[in-house]
Amino acid sequence: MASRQLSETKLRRRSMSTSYRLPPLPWFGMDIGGTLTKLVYFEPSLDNAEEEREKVAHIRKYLTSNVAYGTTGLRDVYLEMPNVSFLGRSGTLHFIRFPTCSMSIFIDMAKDKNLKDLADMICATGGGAYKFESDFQSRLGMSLLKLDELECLLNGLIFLAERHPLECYYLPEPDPSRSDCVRQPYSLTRQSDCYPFLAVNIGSGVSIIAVRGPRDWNRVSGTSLGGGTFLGLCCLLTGCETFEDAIALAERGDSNKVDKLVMDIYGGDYELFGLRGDLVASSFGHMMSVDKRAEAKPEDLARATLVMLTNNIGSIARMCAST
Ligand SMILES: Nc1ncnc2c1ncn2[C@@H]1O[C@H](COP(=O)(O)OP(=O)(O)OP(=O)(O)O)[C@@H](O)[C@H]1O
Ligand SMILES: CC(C)(CO)[C@@H](O)C(=O)NCCC(=O)O
Repeated sequence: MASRQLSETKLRRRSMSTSYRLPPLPWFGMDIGGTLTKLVYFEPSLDNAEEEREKVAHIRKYLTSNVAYGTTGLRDVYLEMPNVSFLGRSGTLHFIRFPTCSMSIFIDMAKDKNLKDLADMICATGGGAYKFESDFQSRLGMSLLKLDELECLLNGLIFLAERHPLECYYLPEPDPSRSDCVRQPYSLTRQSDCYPFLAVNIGSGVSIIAVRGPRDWNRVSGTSLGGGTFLGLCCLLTGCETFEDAIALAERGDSNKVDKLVMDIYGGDYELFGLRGDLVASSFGHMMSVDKRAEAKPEDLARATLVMLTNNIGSIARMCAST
């Protein structure tokens, strides 16, 4: 932490010299993913705000005084991070998201708000930084400074672990019906033996990254069965339209109405190989029966979809960890 603060002071001093200049305000960046576009905006604290030009202050007011932008953009107020410092400036990080399929609407809005007057270039990561680069250039006259999504992910993880350690937590007991299923802070950086670890990034698809040291990592595996699969299958199976609806259904559902368990096959545990009776033997295995299909409610189907995908991601991650 001390060395981080020192390097910030150094950077601040360098920013005063002619050899290095802080990027002008406003500071924001985008992660344009396969499902969601996430936009992070740094709102300088009042003592830094006088550096803002009038037009920049206008954008700050627009972003921070609204929680909805157009028909599809939303600011997640609960994610807001106050007292964040970058390069000697302190302020608040705001998180805004919209579905990537609404990119054209976003570009129209950005044009309408004259975003081009504020910056010629936006830092962007995710596959969409490549896919939409020419649209930003031709329709907004802005270029994208493309940064690798996995590199950004790990830098972001280490940034949070170092500066905002409470963002990193674990569940000592994963069963939500138990009283000790509560978040415990996990200090990634103070844990001298935290390396190597696996970062399992669940987006539309899943990337699994082996991290051996602060700058020593590689993508070891991945699976196409990820968050996009959960949402896509829930829409198909239950008729829901949004992630929020899919999760709300899953919360109420019973996956045992849909999945075939070891006990449905063995009548109990499969003792020889230590498989408990309540383990899922076959995801959606009950759905081969007409009667079971008639019984299964949308919430059960949503729950079974969630359990299938999360179990599968967990199994793949475990296999990666043991190789
Ligand atoms: N409000 C939401 N709307 C849509 N999906 C959501 C929402 N909240 C969480 N999700 C889940 O998160 C997934 C998207 O996660 P994330 O934004 O990390 O991925 P992405 O960056 O779009 O995808 P990728 O990195 O694979 O290109 C969705 O597929 C869905 O399962
Ligand atoms: C393609 C990316 C990296 C885009 O973020 C992600 O969706 C992913 O890791 N998908 C899984 C691809 C695989 O099967 O390894």
